[in-house]
Order: sequence, then C-alpha cells, then structure tokens
Amino acid sequence: MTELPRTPSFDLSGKRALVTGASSGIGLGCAVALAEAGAHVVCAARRADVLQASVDAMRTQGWSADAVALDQVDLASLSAAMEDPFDVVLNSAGLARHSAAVDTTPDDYDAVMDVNVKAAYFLSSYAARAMIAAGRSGSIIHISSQMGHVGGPERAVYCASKHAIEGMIKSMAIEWGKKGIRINSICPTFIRTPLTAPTFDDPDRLAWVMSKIKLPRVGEVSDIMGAALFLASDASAMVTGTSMLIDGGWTAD
Ligand SMILES: NC(=O)c1ccc[n+]([C@@H]2O[C@H](COP(=O)([O-])OP(=O)(O)OC[C@H]3O[C@@H](n4cnc5c(N)ncnc54)[C@H](O)[C@@H]3O)[C@@H](O)[C@H]2O)c1
Ligand SMILES: O=C(O)[C@H](O)[C@@H](O)[C@H](O)[C@H](O)CO
Repeated sequence: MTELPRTPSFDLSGKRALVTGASSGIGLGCAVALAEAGAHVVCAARRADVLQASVDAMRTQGWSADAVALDQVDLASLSAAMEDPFDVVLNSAGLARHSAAVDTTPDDYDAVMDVNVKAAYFLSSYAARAMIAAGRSGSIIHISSQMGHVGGPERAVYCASKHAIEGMIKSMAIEWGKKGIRINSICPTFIRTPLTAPTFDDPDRLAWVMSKIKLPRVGEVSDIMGAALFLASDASAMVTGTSMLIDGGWTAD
C-alpha cells in the first residue's frame, strides 16, 4: 500500500501562548483561535476590566486562559511578563494615528513608533531570550499590516511602523532559526475592529477601501484567525522570516 503523507498537526495542547492586544479586535480573535486549539493563553492588554471579561467568556467555553494587565510601552513590565518562556507569542497590540505627512506631530510619531515598533522589537527579543535560556523552540507572530508592503494616504507613520516590522522579522528569523525559533507576520487588509471605525464610518474612506480590495467585502476578525493558528502550530514548521498577506487582493496590482 502507498504510504500516505501525514497532515501536520494544528493542535496546540500543552502549549503556553501569550497574546497581546487581546482585549479586542484581532488580538481577541487570535486568543480564541489558540485557546480553542488547546493552548493555555495568557491574554495581555492595558484595560484589565475589559480583558478579564474576555478571559471569563473564553473560560465558559472550557478553554484555558489568564489575564495580565500590561502596557507594553513600559519595557520593564514587558520584560518581567516574558521571563517564563512561552511556546507561542502573538503580538497584536498596535496603534494608528493618521494624518497628512506634513501635519504629523512628533507626539503622533512617537506614540505610533513606541507601540508598533519599539514594543514589538523588545517583545520579540525578550520572548526569544527566554526560549533560548530554556532551550526551547517557539513561534513569534506579529500582526503587521498590508501597509507593511505598500503605502497609503495619510498613513506615512503607520506605514513606516509596519514596514519596520517586516525588516525586523527577517533579521530575527536569520538569528534565531537554528535555535528552532520561528518569527513571522500576518499582514491584514482593513478588518472591522475598533481601530478601523474612523475609516469605515467615513463614506469616502470606505469607498477608497472598497476600490482597492478585490473581494466584495471588507475583512473580519475571523479572516485572520486561521492564519494565526497555522503560524502558531507545527503546520507551519518550515515557515519563518515571512509575512502572510490577508489583503483581499489589495496588493495584487
Ligand atoms: N483592523 C485592521 O484593519 C488592521 C489591519 C491591519 C493590521 N492591523 C493591526 O492589527 C493590530 C490589532 O488591531 P485591531 O484592529 O484589532 O485594533 P484594536 O484597537 O481592537 O486592538 C489594538 C489593541 O492594542 C492595544 N494596545 C495599544 N497600545 C498598547 C500598549 N501600549 N500596551 C498594550 N496594549 C496596547 C489596545 O488596547 C487594543 O487592545 C494592530 O497592530 C493593527 O495595527 C489592524
Ligand atoms: O488605516 C486604517 O484606518 C487602520 O487604522 C489601519 O490599521 C489599517 O486598517 C490596516 O493596517 C490595513 O491597511
């Protein structure tokens, strides 16, 4: 009989995962995807009350989850939260402040870069450091953006921050690959979350979005959850230093 290849496992039983930005939007969706696959998920965000409500809802499903209040711009707290190694670290915390490039203030610039780049950089660094010290492999995943690959009007700082993630993951993948640590990004198009409310609530901006997406609708959080599970699990064991565009065809032309 033909020996058939085995489908790799998407099961995360016995794995410990950290998901940042887990109180809402894409982060909450990814936390659910990992918990449903069997991981114990530590959900991190700043708003302890909102976060606890999400964790309580996950527990009622029979999934394993904890909440940790964390402002990841505070690198000392971030480092402390990462001391015990995780098998999976998924970073969805992020900020968008859009303005014409000539009107961007240093405060807007710093706010976006501090969360989207600096915190993401040190989160990765601390995560890998703990994995290496424990002699463990792991998967680090950043929610970047299609704006890490193309530009967008009134989005120069946001695009700069997401392009930085794309360069960062490639360099870190080179450094950590032989230790069994993978690092990748997911690059979504416009997804319906609190972050995109100002864009979707403006008819002109929504029309621009729909003129760029090739599919007939905007993205939903559920469109990202399968990719998160894939990159977290052994199903993606040969995938590192790359980004997965979930952009409804935005970047196809
Ligand atoms: N919604 C989209 O269309 C879209 C598309 C592409 C990429 N993204 C990216 O996805 C990620 C999640 O965004 P979302 O759409 O789910 O929005 P969201 O506003 O629902 O989630 C962002 C989360 O980041 C958290 N956060 C912000 N600053 C933080 C800090 N200093 N410390 C800890 N947590 C902090 C917020 O509290 C929130 O929970 C972001 O990185 C965003 O850039 C979103
Ligand atoms: O541009 C916006 O309105 C959002 O704040 C961004 O988060 C984008 O939705 C996203 O990155 C897709 O390009």
